[in-house]
Amino acid sequence: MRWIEVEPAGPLNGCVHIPGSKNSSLALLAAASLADGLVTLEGIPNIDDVKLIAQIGKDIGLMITRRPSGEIVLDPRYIHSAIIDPGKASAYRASYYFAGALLAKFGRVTVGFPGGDNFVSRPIDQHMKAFQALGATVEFREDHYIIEAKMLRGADIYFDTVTSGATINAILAAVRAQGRTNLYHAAVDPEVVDTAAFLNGLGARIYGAGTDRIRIEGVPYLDGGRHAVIPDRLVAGAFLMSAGITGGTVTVKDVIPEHLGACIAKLSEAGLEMEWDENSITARGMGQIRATRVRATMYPGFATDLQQPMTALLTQAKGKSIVTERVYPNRFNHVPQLRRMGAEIEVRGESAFIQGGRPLVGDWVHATDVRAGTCLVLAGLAAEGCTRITGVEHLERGYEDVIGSFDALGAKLSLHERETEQDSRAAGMA
Ligand SMILES: CC(=O)N[C@H]1[C@@H](OP(=O)(O)OP(=O)(O)OC[C@H]2O[C@@H](n3ccc(=O)[nH]c3=O)[C@H](O)[C@@H]2O)O[C@H](CO)[C@@H](O)[C@@H]1O
Ligand SMILES: C=C(OP(=O)(O)O)C(=O)O
Repeated sequence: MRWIEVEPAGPLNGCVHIPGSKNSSLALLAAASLADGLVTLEGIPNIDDVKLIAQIGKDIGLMITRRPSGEIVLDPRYIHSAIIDPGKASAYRASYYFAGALLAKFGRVTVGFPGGDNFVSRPIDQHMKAFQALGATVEFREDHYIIEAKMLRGADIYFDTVTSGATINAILAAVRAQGRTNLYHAAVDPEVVDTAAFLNGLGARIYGAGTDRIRIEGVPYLDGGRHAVIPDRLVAGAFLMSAGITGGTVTVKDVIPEHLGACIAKLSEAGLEMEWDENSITARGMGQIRATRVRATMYPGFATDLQQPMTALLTQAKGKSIVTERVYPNRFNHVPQLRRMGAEIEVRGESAFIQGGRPLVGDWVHATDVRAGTCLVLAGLAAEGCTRITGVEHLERGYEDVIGSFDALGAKLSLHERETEQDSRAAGMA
C-alpha cells in the first residue's frame, strides 16, 4: 500500500512550471497514428496514462520514443494492428481516441471500453454516433467494441450534448474521410483546438475549432511534423487554489491565462488577489476566503476537473458555499473524505452545500480519482496534523511529480509504502 503524507507547513510561496496538458497529450499521441511520417511532440508529461500509451504503441507497431530532451518521437509508419488490448484500454479514459484515429487508417478497429475516473456514468454514445454518421458500423462485445467502415464519408453531425471527447474523436475519424464533415454543437475546449492545430500542421484541413461548428475537409495523406502541447490548465488551477487555502502566494508559469478565465474569475470572487500576464498567473491568498457559488460546466465555464480542489478551498471560506456539478452530477466522491477531515458538507442532487470555516484535521483519506487526489492534497495543506492519502495511483495518472512540485512551494509532502498482506499475496501469485 502506498500513501502520500501531507504535513502542516504554513503558507505556500513561490513559482511553479506547469507541464503539458494530460488531456491534450492523450489526444495528440493517438492522433499521431494518423500521420504518414515521423511526429515529434514537445511537452508531453511523463505521467502513467502516457506510459500506458507507450505500451499500447508497442503492441500495435506505433514506435514511441522519449528523447533525453523530454520530447517524444512517434513513428506511425509501421502500425500493423488496429486491436487495442481491452485491459490496457480500460486502464485509462482516452483509449477511445485510438478508435477514431485507427478507423480512419485501417477501416476496422477493436478497442476495450474506456476506463479513467469513475463518476458513475460516462457514456460514449456520441463518439459512436459520429462514427456511424461517417459510415461505420459499431458492435459491442463483452469487454470491447469493434468499429468497421469500408469507407468513411464526410457527414453532418449534430451532437446531442457538448462533449470534448466525442468532438475530438469525430475530428480524428473525419480527417481522412472522403469529402466534407460538419460538426455542430461541438465542444470549444482548448484540447479540441490543440488537436486540430496539430493535425492541421500535418496537412489536415480543419476549420473553426474553438467554435461550436467545425468543418473538416478530408485529405488522403498526412505528413509528419512537430507540435508543442498546450500547458495543463487543470494542474495550474489547483496550484492557484493552493495559494488560497494556505494564505500564500503562488505563481504558475508557462500557462495560457485565457484557458483559466473562469478559474481566475471564481478565485477573485472567493477573495484571492489574482494577477496575470502573457504566460503566468499569480494568486495571493489574502487570509480570508469568501463563500461563493460554483457551477461546473463545459469550457469556457468553470471546469469540472477543478470542482474538486475548489470544494477543498471553499471548506475554509466564511459562510455557506454551493458547488453544483453540471458535467458529472455524481462527481462528489471527495466529499466523504473531506468530511472525515472535519468539513461540513452535504450533497443533495448535483450540488454540494458547504458550511465553510470548520477547521480541517489530518486523517487517513482515500483519493478515488485524479482530482479527488488534488482536492485532498489541498485539504491536507490546510489541516492540523498529518493527512495520509491513499489511492496514489490516481494522482500519478495526472501528475508527473506531485510531491516535488508542491514541496518546491514549501509544502511537506512525502511518499510512503508498506507491504500489506494483500500485497505479499499478490507478489506471491505473480
Ligand atoms: C481524457 C480526457 O480528456 N478527459 C476529460 C474529458 O473527458 P470526456 O471526454 O470523457 O468528457 P466529455 O467532454 O466527453 O463529457 C462531457 C459531457 O458529455 C457527456 N457525454 C460524453 C460523451 C458521450 O458520448 N456522451 C455523453 O453524454 C458526459 O457524460 C459529460 O456529461 O472531458 C471532461 C469534461 O471536461 C473532463 O472531466 C475529463 O478530464
Ligand atoms: C476526469 C479526468 O480524467 P479522465 O477523463 O482521464 O478520467 C481528469 O483528468 O480529471
